[in-house]
Amino acid sequence: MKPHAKYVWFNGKIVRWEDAKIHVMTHALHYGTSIFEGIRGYWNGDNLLIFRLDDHVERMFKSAKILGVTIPYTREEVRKAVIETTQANNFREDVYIRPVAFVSTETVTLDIRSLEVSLAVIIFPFGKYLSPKGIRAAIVSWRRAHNTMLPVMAKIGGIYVNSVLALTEAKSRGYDEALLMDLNGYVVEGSGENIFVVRGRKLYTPPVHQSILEGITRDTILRLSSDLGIQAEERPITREEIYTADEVFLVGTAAEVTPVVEVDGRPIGSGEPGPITMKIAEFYSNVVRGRVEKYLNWLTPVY
Ligand SMILES: CCC[C@H](NCc1c(COP(=O)(O)O)cnc(C)c1O)C(=O)O
Repeated sequence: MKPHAKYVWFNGKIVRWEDAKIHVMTHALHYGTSIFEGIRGYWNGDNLLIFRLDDHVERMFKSAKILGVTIPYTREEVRKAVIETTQANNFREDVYIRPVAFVSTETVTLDIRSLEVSLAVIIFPFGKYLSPKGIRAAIVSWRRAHNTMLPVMAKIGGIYVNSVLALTEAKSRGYDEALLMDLNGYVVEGSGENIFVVRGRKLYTPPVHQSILEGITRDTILRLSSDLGIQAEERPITREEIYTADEVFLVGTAAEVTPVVEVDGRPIGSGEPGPITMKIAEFYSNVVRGRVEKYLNWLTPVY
């Protein structure tokens, strides 16, 4: 497969893409015992701006704590690793950055207390993950894992089988994305995104305790909507509220702000991206490209 980039940061060294390899006995390969982040870097014509780097690093350490493993680097070292990987590859375009810490001991034991953890930082050019013109979503049969079964607030690799099954089902039914319900039938997330619903002039999004990933983009959107004078409430959302919403959109590092124009064959609102969604999407785009003074502290320039 063609390398996506020249260099990878791997356990403290910048190595060539083709040399960043692990053994088939690696624990995380068998049991999904990895934690990862998805971070975007935006090229604004002069510099590459990494969006909310510190928040992503912080969540990575929280995920490690929940899984019960220790990342053998400090937050500052992980932060620097992300920046160094980006500099080493010298990308001058939008990029996706994937730090992944994983239990690398070559063993089949399920007790990870004494096992070793490795860290890699991978980066590659990355444009739109979903169509900004709007997508069609299906509410799928796979439920979001309940947080009494798996710690879904942590970005643990193994948990993403839930998202893989959900998205693959949606795609096989001809849709672009999956919406997942929780055990009680509330719609809680996309396969890789948080969800927002517009009813009237108000925004609604599921609360953190409803088995969702506490998205950094979700947090950003709640702040930006407040700046725009749009009221937002965190509460459970029913399937019927999705169908009858004026607007629905998905948010995430990869998805950014993506309008959902149809769910289960039912047009959402006019069947076109809604005005509030587009206003928030435009504001978000300006923020991540360093055009909004108030949020420049969220951006880490690379060069
Ligand atoms: C395949 C996973 C991709 C990853 N998904 C991020 C993600 C989000 C949004 O979180 P944040 O706003 O912090 O990114 C919400 N919910 C899930 C299940 C996610 O995987 C991403 O980079 O967007």
